[in-house]
Amino acid sequence: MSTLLNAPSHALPLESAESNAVQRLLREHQTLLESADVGIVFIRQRVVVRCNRRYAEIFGYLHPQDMEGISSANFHPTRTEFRELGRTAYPTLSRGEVFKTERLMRRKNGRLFWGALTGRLINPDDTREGSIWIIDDIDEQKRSQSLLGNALREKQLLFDHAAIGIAFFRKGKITRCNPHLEQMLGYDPGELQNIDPTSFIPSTQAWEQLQHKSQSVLLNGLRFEAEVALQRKDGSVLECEMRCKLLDASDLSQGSVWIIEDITDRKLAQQHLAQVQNQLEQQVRERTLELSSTVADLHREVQDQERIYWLAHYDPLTGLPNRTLLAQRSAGAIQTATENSTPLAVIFLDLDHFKHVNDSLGHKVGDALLVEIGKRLRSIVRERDTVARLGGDEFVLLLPGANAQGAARVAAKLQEASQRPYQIEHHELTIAPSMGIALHPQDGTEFDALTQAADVAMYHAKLDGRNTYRFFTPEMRAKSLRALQLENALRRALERKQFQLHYQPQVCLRTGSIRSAEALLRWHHPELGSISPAEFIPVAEDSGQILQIGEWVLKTAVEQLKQWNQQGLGNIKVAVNLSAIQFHQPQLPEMVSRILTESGISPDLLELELTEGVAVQDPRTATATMDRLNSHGIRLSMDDFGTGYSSLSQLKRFQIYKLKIDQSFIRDIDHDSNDRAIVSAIIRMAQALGMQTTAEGVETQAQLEFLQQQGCDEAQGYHFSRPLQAGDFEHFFRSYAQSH
Ligand SMILES: Nc1nc2c(ncn2[C@@H]2O[C@@H]3COP(=O)(O)O[C@H]4[C@@H](O)[C@H](n5cnc6c(=O)[nH]c(N)nc65)O[C@@H]4COP(=O)(O)O[C@H]3[C@H]2O)c(=O)[nH]1
Repeated sequence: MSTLLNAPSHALPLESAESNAVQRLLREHQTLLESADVGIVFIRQRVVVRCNRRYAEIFGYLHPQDMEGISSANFHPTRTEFRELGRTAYPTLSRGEVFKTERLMRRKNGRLFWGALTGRLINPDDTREGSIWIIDDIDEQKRSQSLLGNALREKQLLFDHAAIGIAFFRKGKITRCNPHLEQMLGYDPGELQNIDPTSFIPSTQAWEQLQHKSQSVLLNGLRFEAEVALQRKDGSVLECEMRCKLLDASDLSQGSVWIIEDITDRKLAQQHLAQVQNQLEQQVRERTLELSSTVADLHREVQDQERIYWLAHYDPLTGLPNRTLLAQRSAGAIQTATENSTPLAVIFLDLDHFKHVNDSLGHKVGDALLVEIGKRLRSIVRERDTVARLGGDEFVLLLPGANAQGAARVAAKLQEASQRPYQIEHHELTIAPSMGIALHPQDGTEFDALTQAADVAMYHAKLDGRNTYRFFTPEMRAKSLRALQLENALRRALERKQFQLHYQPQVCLRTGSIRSAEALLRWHHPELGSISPAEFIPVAEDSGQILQIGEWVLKTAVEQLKQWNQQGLGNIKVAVNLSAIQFHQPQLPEMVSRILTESGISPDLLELELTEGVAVQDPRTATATMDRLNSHGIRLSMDDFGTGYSSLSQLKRFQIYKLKIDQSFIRDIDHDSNDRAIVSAIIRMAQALGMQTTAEGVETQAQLEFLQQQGCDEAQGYHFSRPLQAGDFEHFFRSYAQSH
């Protein structure tokens, strides 16, 4: 090689066969050098004498010749390093040995690269002859090595410091594992090496199951994952998540890698979380239940409050506002009326004889009637008006904006509407209202004052014959006080024996004899004096005291009848006035019959006088009561006939034997042809129906004569006698009998 590098091929002499052989050898060597894949250089005195193509290429020269004469120091990073190489290499080279090194070299362009150097002195005994160096560019290899080294270091770092257990298995044993796995399972470093997995898998059965499950997955080249319980060296158990993969799916013998994570804490946290979640869900369920029951409670409470409010402000039967709500609305309406100087009226409405309905048909019918009346009242007034029920059969209408005229119109409408009968069950009922009207501000400026005024006016409407309305006047207040006084005084009148019966003779116009006497109640109060029945009877009726009083009248009259019978006062009969309230009392026929039986008086000596209104109100029930009274042999007459509205057809059905022509027709007979015509018609009608007639209030001879002419059967009045005390009547009867 030294020859070759020392003598270029083109300069060799070609003289002999020997020289030919040498030249061939040289060419072979030249070819060898040129085709060598490493760089070769001959250096003498630290200067390049000759190099091959690869050497030039490595250092970045185009031709090997370009390098000839260049100091070899140029091929090293620094002079220092160059010298240092010389110092290092010399001991080896001088011994005739090959020196090998790997070091950084410098290319022509200054770039450094790793080169593998192999050098040898041509003559170890004489360094001046130079040296031969072979250089290989291992820069790429060095870089790969460095990368590989880095990667291995990184992997090792990961392996050593991973917070997860990593183990390599081969042939059923751990071949390698990281410190974390050792710590996790409580083993000392290296202790797990070559250990059997059954040492940390709690049972052989669990290990077999794990193997069985993992096998097919692993053999398919897939990753096997499972949660397994592992046993630490001290026997405690860990919950682990295990991931496993074969290093080479096609070669089981390569073994597998296991990545094991201690998930005990995670599991506990999960369990805790699940527990908390369950508790939370339970709490949510309970809270939802609580809430829904609270909502239900609230709903109930709201309903209760609404109900309480409703009960406090509305009449439960009719659903109309009650006194409280009426008072509230009145206060508002009064304020508006005052501020705007607009009118306001209050109507107090009381149903005439409503008590009869309750007494005779029962409360159920009475209640149903009140409901219907409430509806009808409501339908008549305007939306902004209030119809309130105060209780019983009392209603109050608050009419904002209504003056006297308007209130009168409303009252008239109510009256008109009351003529339409109410159908309650199988009863056809007609009930009339008595109404009192009070106006703001003249009759009162507050709710109480206004309703009281309307109440007083209503009372007067009742006194004035019912089924009508009256406006309040200041004089009325005094009168109503009297009504209260009377009501109070009446309560004690019976027990204090303040009542008396007077008897007014009824004279037969055909014979001129006294046939009977009408018993008329008299009340003398020590302070109030004598009070007219026309005044106190309505009070007694309204307060319900009429029943007791009526029974006393009946008993007293029958007792008197008995005495007169015993005293031989002819076949005198007694007529007793019956209040509508008494008439509607279901026990009336039995009560009368009992009184008669107890006294031993024949029923045909007693006559009961009914008012026309009694029959008109509820003809069907009236007929039934009359029939029952008749079946007891008691005779009935119709008082004040002509003032009511009884029709001919009704009269026909009633078991009435006598009509008493009201004194209002008799009074003006002398000069009122209409009254004459009416009286005459009544007499004829009665005759046609087979009834007798008695004319009331006959005061003059002329009246008497007219009645006689018309064929009236009986007459009664001051013309014959005023009502008399029993003793006086006896006296009158005897003297009248003697003179006629
Ligand atoms: N101007 C005038 N009046 C005459 C004449 N003749 C009789 N009278 C009066 O006319 C009334 C007739 O009785 P009535 O129409 O049943 O009217 C009675 C009757 O409806 C009622 N009443 C009287 N007593 C009773 C009773 O015991 N029970 C009931 N429920 N009502 C009675 O009181 C009303 C008034 O009774 P009284 O004041 O006694 O008044 C009586 C009587 O005194 C006359 O010629 N001229």
